[in-house]
Amino acid sequence: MMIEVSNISKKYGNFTALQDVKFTVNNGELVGYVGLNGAGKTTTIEIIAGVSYPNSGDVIIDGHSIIKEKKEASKNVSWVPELPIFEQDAKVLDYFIYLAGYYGIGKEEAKKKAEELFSLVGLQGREKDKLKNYSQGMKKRFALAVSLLSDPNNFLFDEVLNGLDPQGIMFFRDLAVKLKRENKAVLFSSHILTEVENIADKVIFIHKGKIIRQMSIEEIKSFTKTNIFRVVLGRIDGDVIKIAEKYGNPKLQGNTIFIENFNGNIPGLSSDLLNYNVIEMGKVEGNLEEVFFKLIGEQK
Ligand SMILES: Nc1ncnc2c1ncn2[C@@H]1O[C@H](COP(=O)(O)OP(=O)(O)OP(=O)(O)O)[C@@H](O)[C@H]1O
Repeated sequence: MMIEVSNISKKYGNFTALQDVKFTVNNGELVGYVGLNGAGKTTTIEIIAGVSYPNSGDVIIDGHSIIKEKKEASKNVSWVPELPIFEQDAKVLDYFIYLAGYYGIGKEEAKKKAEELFSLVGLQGREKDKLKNYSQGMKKRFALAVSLLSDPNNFLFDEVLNGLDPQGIMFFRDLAVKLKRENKAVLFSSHILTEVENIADKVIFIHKGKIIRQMSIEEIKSFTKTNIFRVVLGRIDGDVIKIAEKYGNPKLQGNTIFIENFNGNIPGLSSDLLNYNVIEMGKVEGNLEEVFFKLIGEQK
């Protein structure tokens, strides 16, 4: 339903890994968590999952404090760790049934769930393998199946896209859409910024243990250093740049004009370019990578 991270700080000895980290993941919201290596993503996620404790602050999951009401709070959240650790010698299906026991799911029901979830994550036919014989990506898929065992309202996925093949990534994208439709709250960290951009509704940027910005995907797309308009033409000649100069600072690349500092007069530009067979035109959208580096660059 909802994850509220309320001013958590975490120290390892003298080193401050997190400082006053505060954000909310709402119902039906897919939130991407991005930052450089060592920024504090895993530390945050482990605190939300209740496997690590903050020095101060709290996390409220569906109204329950992960510190004061750990049992209640952790019942409502599923977590896929960055490096899932499983019993390597166990057969996958047996281990799945064993884990289901933690959620009070009996053997017969667990077998049914296994059938459904293994085929969902693309592991059907591999139930009798040992976990140690699974590839990295298969382990990730298995961890995803386990995270779906108990149908909680909140999900934490730490670098879940790492090690997944394109089909696995597509599966995760579909899963994210499904979870959103079911009104779940989802927080996922990733370094694959194009995927974060595809999946997330909102992105939280963490840098050196501090949240430096939160932006919706719409804000990210409308964010560009300069206001650039792009026009693809079917035909060009020597005059076209002169025409475009009335609307900003144009540059011609092949049969595309990029107009920097565009003045916004789209109707005027369209009618002036009528004889050039406009194939396509539109504002050049910002992207997450560009925003990411700008925000990081602004930090000391
Ligand atoms: N158990 C620990 N003891 C000491 N320092 C730690 C410990 N765990 C994490 N850290 C430090 O805390 C900082 C944040 O680590 P964290 O794993 O949260 O980063 P991250 O954003 O998940 O990085 P990555 O993208 O590389 O996975 C790092 O500087 C790391 O070295």
